[in-house]
Amino acid sequence: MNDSPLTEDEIIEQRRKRRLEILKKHQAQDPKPIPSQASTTDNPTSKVTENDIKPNVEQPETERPSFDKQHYNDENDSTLKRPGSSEPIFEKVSEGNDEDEDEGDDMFADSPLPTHKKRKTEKKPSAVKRSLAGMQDTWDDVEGYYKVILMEELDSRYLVQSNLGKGMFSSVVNVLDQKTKASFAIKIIRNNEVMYKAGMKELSILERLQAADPEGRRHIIRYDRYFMHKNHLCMVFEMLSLNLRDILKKFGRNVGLNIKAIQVYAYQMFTALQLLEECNIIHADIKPDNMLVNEKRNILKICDLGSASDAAENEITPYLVSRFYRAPEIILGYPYSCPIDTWSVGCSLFELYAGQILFPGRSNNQMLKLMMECKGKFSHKMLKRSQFAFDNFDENFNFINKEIDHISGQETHRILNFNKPARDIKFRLKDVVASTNEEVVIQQVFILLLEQCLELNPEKRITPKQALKHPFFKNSRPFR
Ligand SMILES: Nc1ncnc2c1ncn2[C@@H]1O[C@H](COP(=O)(O)OP(=O)(O)OP(=O)(O)O)[C@@H](O)[C@H]1O
Repeated sequence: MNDSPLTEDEIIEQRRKRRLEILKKHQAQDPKPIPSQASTTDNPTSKVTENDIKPNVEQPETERPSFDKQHYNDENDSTLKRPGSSEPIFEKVSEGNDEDEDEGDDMFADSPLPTHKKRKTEKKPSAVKRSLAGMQDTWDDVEGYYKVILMEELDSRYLVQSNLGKGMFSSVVNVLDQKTKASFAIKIIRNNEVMYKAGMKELSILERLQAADPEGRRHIIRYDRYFMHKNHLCMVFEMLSLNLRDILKKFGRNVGLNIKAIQVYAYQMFTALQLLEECNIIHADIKPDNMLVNEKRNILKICDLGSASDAAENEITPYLVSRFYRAPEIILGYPYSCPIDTWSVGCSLFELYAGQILFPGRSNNQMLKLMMECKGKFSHKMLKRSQFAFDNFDENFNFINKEIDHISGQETHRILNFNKPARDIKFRLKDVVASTNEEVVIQQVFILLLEQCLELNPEKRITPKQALKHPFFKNSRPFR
């Protein structure tokens, strides 16, 4: 496994490629009807019209594995922890290695960035200053993020309480709805044409999913409504708590989460994936960062549908999905569909349990290498149907390993053979010690499930429906 850190240039290049893909996608798309973009909070709120809403789908099974309720009264939440936890390790891994986290090359910024994008201590303009300014550029920062003021009223209804996070497309705030007295999370999309289109696409996908799951039982984040505020598209979501990356930092110290917690979360992930598949929607950005849990941490919801698309629109592109969670068919240019999300869930589940990233490849080529070390070689049949196979394989389908020589700085090419998986899932989990006999058994079944999620051939990969019936979930506690 190559776990040396990426160089800054490599990170910037990876991010640039991925953003170009997003840009191309949204520039090419004709989004759903766009509300007036006048700079006012008084725009009437409307729902996205969606002609192709699917009919109701079957309800989820009522008995679901869950945590015991009593654990959630305890702030120290030992249910999620495994014995022997010590220091958090995720800060380091997620900082440099994931291309999503570099902020140095923002192609969506209105002007080149003089400094680092994330300003941890943004100076708040006073409410008086804001109301006197009356100019758009005082509402936004140089990158088109809305400069939020605490206690500011949005849409004559929501009072801003705190900042929740900042992503590529938006900043997210916690608000109090003065009408219902409920808390919501509002995603304020950056003031930029491409971002706006992406936001509208996200809304139409969310509405499609909600029409298929009116009771909101299938573990996709609930979206309430949208409105425009000073030229920013604002999307109102149910308020949740931490994402699974944060949960790992907090409870998974070095060794990942408890297998019982993995059972509960995994079941909920596959429930969400089943809904996506029934609606013919590919999420395309499943990773621990995009899974949020509630305060009690017993309910998980998949969020950030910003990269999602209809399975019929799946153009071949090698940079879809955050790299560590990217399925092999994407990298190879093999026809892909919903199984890419099952692959990403497999990678995420391993990470949650092991406390380390399964395939931390520094490039698509190195991702393929790590995948083959774990799963063996690709079939010639699959490679023959793959558009980009010869970027990484020679004419005899031997893998060409491409690495940067640390001394010369040049890319070196070397043929590598993978006759037998040298580092399969069982091997990778050998240091994760099960504390009870029961856990030993559950761990073995978990390994089987992971192996099936990580089938190199998407046609052989387990489906969400099959996964929900997997023995891994057999003896887990019913939902309560
Ligand atoms: N409903 C919510 N409840 C609580 N926190 C939320 C909610 N939605 C988003 N967040 C927080 O805000 C962060 C950014 O949200 P999100 O990933 O949807 O934004 P984005 O701009 O699409 O980001 P990305 O760059 O990952 O595409 C999340 O990581 C999460 O921590």
